Amino acid sequence: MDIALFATTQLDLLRQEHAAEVAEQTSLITSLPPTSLQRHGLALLNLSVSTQRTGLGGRTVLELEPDLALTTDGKFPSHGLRSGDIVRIEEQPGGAAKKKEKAELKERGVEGVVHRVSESRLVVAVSGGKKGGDDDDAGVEALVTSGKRLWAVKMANEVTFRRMVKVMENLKEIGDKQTATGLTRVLFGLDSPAPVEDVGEINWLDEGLNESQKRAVKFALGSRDIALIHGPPGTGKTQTLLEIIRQFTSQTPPKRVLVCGPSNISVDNIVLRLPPDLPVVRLGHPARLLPRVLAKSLDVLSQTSEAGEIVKDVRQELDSLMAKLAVGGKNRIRGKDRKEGWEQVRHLRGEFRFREGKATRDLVSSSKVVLSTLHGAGGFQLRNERFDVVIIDEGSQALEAQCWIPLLLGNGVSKLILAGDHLQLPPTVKSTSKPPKIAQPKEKRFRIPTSLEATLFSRLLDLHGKDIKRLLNVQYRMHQDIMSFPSKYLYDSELVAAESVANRLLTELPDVEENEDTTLPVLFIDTQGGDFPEAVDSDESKKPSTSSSHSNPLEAALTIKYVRSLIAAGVKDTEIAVITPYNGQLALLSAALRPDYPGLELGSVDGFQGREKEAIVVSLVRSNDKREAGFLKEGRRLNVAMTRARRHLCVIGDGETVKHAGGFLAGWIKWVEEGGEVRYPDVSDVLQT
Ligand SMILES: Nc1ncnc2c1ncn2[C@@H]1O[C@H](COP(=O)(O)OP(=O)(O)OP(=O)(O)O)[C@@H](O)[C@H]1O
Repeated sequence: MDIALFATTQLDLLRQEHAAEVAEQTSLITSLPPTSLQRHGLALLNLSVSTQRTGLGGRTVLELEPDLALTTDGKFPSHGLRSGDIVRIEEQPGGAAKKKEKAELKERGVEGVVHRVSESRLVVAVSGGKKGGDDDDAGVEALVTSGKRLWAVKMANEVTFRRMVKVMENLKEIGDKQTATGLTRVLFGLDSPAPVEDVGEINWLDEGLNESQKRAVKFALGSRDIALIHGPPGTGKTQTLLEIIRQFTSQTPPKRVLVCGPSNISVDNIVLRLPPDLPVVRLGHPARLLPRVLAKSLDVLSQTSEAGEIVKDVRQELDSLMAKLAVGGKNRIRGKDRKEGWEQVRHLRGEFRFREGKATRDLVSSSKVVLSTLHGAGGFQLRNERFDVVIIDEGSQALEAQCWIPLLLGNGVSKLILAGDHLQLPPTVKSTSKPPKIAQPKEKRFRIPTSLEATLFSRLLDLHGKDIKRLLNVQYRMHQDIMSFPSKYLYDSELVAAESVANRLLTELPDVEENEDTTLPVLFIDTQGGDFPEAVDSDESKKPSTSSSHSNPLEAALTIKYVRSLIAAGVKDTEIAVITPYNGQLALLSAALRPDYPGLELGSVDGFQGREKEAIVVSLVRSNDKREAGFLKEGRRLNVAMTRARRHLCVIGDGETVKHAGGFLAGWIKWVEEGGEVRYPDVSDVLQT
């Protein structure tokens, strides 16, 4: 495969994607008045700075509170800002502000990450001024002293994009100069994977691993360049990776491992499940980590460790100086003293960064296991670090460009272990531009991907074939009947349900009564016949990925009735999730069910990947004469929808229409009709309710 062409194509695609994301955000921010942005969850209005101090990583931390002149109870109105969001704090524009005025205000604001939100405080760690610290200081100073009302606006995440672009530019250079070596050559098919070493007997640290997991661990330990771990739903990919990490660290000498995932939660899940006494360092902004992993985060370790002590005194000095400078009114420091004060802040901050930088570098370089998100691996902390192995979890949910961020560290890592399932949904892509036209080689396996949905995991399978992967075949989630069709259709009938889950039913849960639903693992409620027709929203312009253009009110009524009956039978609302591929339907269902059942989860299929519940109710929505099934045709989406339930899966939809989606769904319906439970509802049942 032509590496330079691959990288250029990725750059093209990444720029299109970024443009689509920015356009979506900008169009909202420039077209809507501030109050609507707040309603859309994109902004928080009427803020004033209550304090500023030095926080983790030497960042200026701003605490904002509701503008006391505009609130009666001192609380924020409902809003959509969450910890970890990137925001810009700036002077709040008036409702009728023109584009130009808004742009000027933007220039004068500062960017940061939301560290904490409570009902009356928004805590933001300022970062990312274009020229670094000094820019931020000036920006913060201007905001604090302006006395104007401020607002916080949610931003698109630029850092991730910039890091992907940078790594693809590096890869392009490698391609142009033909300097690819080792793993990179294998990843582009210039070399075949080297034969796998026999690792012999293993002293298992987790005795409970099943045979397929043990095979995958041995394969990962013995491979010299790439090992793919194929984990269908609930088969313990993460469990297997935990053993691999522990095996590497207990070798003599221990291997140095970098563990990554596409999202913070995917990485935190691993940190939480590693033995607590295993020394690891978790990189990443503390505001974005789960509170329970903070003790392992670099920011916290660099303060609590010995090295942290040396940093502490500078920090205290910095804080007390900033507090003095923040004083307003008649005691305000003015003129020359103020200028000197800020100069000293800059000096102290430089000192702080230097000392803290050394402390963190020492911590990272002495650590055998480092964990971060894929894009987090592009931060300065790992710039000069070398690792023996990169392990990526949820690899089929990651953009390929993201995976290259850890892979090109140092002079390139020599071994990759990639876990994922290419038969579930790929990463979400927003751009709808046509794929770039490039001259492709004849042989299919060497073709350059022309969509960001093509993941490294599936590309490597196409390139090198099945020998580079090991399948995990025992699943610990679903009743065997729920598993049966997905296994047959997608996984060559190789999946087996673990004994502990194979026959579990809802009736075995505490307080659930036995009835015709709770004793069934799989049920299809077939609305065929045209009595439950879909409704079409007049706004047809919406893109399919955010489609709210389809709903089905009568099917929604049926779904609501079914959920109520499960709850009446004793199933807790927290143990049920309702999922549907269409946002229009989601809105109908949420409006009816949320008020009564706050614990019930309602969501899109895409948002439910990686999750599970005791009972899942799926509303398929499409029912029309034209037999159009829209994006129910995407087998991977259906696979995700049908494999979330532990004990009970109820699918509601028009069998006649959705059969025309072909593929997975048509097969599933045929399968349930042949041997499962199908019910045919009467529309009068729901019209009366
Ligand atoms: N060998 C095993 N014995 C018993 N339980 C196991 C085993 N392996 C995994 N599990 C359990 O199966 C569940 C799924 O495991 P894990 O979270 O590792 O899977 P995954 O493949 O990463 O999940 P997902 O399909 O959601 O991505 C967990 O509750 C885990 O404890």
